[in-house]
Amino acid sequence: MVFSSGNKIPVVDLGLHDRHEILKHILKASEEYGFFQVINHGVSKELMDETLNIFKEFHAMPAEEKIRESSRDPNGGCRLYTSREINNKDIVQFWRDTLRHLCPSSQDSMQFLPQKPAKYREVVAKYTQEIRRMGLEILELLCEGLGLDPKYCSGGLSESPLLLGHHYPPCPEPSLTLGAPKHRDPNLVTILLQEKDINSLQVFKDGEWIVVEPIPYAFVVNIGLMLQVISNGRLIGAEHRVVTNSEFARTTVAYFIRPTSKQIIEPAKSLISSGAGPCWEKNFKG
Ligand SMILES: O=C(O)CCC(=O)C(=O)O
Ligand SMILES: [Fe+2]
Repeated sequence: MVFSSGNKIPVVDLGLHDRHEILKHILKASEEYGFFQVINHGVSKELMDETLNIFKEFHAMPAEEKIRESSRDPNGGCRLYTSREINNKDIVQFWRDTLRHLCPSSQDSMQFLPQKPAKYREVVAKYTQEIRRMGLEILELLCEGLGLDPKYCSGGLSESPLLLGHHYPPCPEPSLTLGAPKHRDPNLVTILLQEKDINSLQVFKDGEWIVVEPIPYAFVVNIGLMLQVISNGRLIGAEHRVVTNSEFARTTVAYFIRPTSKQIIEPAKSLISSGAGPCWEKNFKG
């Protein structure tokens, strides 16, 4: 496998005064890489630290407690996954635990989230609210950049976000495992909070793996397949993977902007040029 010779994921400064400049940068990064990091995004360092820490604390709890705390929703809206037990000799072993749940939108849905660690609900409610604000702003810029109504994705298309708290323990045999296999995200946009100083996330571009080097207090943003379809192939739902290491545990928090299940995902009508037609088939068959 070829590794990057210095190619880097673009960094977008959301604090620039010129909104049009930000829009141009985000659009270019999404067309060329499908991945970028954002700085000056307005989410406080304290909240980012608190959020990462609460997920570290959750994953450090005994297994029985984690199972109990993630099993409150009878409809399976909150789940704990482990992939360490997959045992297929032909494929690489996965090395990750994930707590996955819908985002709290009301007191009603809050009751299904873990109650331990003690501040889990409070921190996650605050965090998801802040990330939603930033995520919708990024979506508005992208839609505007595509020539759509800036609010094109702001309703049902982004109404059912999901939160995934990943934990990748150190692995004694990193060459035999992956934290996450090569994949494209199945949603509109993902906003990832990742641990400082650990290079594990890689993006596949032009035949090589590019490492997403953590920038302290930046978020990693990537385009998912649904936005690739909506943009009629202009934005890239890039392939990425997570590698393991033998020394450090790594925790990340992924916020998936997703539609409600009733939404139909199709190219925006105004982006289907006469004659060319929708190109999603090509995108998915590629
Ligand atoms: O944990 C990471 O670095 C990436 C996670 C990811 O790719 C995902 O949740 O889809
Ligand atoms: Fe992903």
